[in-house]
Amino acid sequence: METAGRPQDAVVVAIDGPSGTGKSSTSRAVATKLGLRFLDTGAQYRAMTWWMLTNEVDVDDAAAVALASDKPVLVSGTDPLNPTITVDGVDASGPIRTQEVTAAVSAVSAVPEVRARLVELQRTACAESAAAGGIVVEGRDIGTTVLPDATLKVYLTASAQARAARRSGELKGVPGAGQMSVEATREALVRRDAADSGRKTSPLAKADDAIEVDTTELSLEQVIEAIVTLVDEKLKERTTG
Ligand SMILES: Nc1ncnc2c1ncn2[C@@H]1O[C@H](COP(=O)(O)OP(=O)(O)O)[C@@H](O)[C@H]1O
Ligand SMILES: Nc1ccn([C@H]2C[C@H](O)[C@@H](COP(=O)(O)OP(=O)(O)O)O2)c(=O)n1
Repeated sequence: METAGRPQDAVVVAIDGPSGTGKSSTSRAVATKLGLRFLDTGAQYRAMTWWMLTNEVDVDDAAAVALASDKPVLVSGTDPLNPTITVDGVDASGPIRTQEVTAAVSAVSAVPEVRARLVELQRTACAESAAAGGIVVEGRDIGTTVLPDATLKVYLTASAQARAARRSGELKGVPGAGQMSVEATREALVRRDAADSGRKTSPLAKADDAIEVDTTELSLEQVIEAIVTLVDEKLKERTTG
């Protein structure tokens, strides 16, 4: 008989998709409902970017970014009720949401050395979550590259207009995030999606075995329910198959 806590019993949910499709909010809620850990990999790329900007590394100089990429000490807390991220021991959860970081993050995350370092941290977090039952990991390349053997892979989409309206509503409450119109937010999102989809190393992409969920017309609750149902189905397949 299998014992809970063994790596082969752990539930690993990979949630990918472009900006503003609901990855973070959905993943946190799904992890909370299922009693799993939660990892926001975008926050790690943002934290790396914040460190580069703070330490005056030219983010458009890929060689300089690569050279510095092993310097910051990044630690992600994986409690879905209180996700945290620190850089060199300093809470980075506020500064990583500024427009300055958002504008620079695609360049930093395209550097292969940055990705290699963060993918290693992400796989370690996944392995460590096995004792707690598993993890929901969200990002751009989780299903394709980071965790290709995930129990369930979901690829979230939504229209650019819906994503921009959501994102600009959300940023209204964030100090230092800056104010942008929905139209300017939409343009910035589309630009970032193109950069993230077009880079050479593990671009934003749907894994062949991911289930696509279009969230344009769905409420957050509906998306959460849909994913919890998909996890249940996968677990049933596991016990019957
Ligand atoms: N299905 C949905 N309907 C309406 N608003 C949503 C939905 N999903 C997410 N949101 C809201 O949109 C904003 C962006 O969601 P977030 O989870 O940060 O997206 P992502 O992680 O994909 O960038 C948040 O304010 C969130 O509450
Ligand atoms: N697995 C990941 C996660 C994020 N990234 C990069 C690409 C994204 O534009 C940035 C920021 O990701 P984040 O999920 O915080 O972005 P949004 O919530 O959509 O604004 O990080 C990545 O390259 N790979």
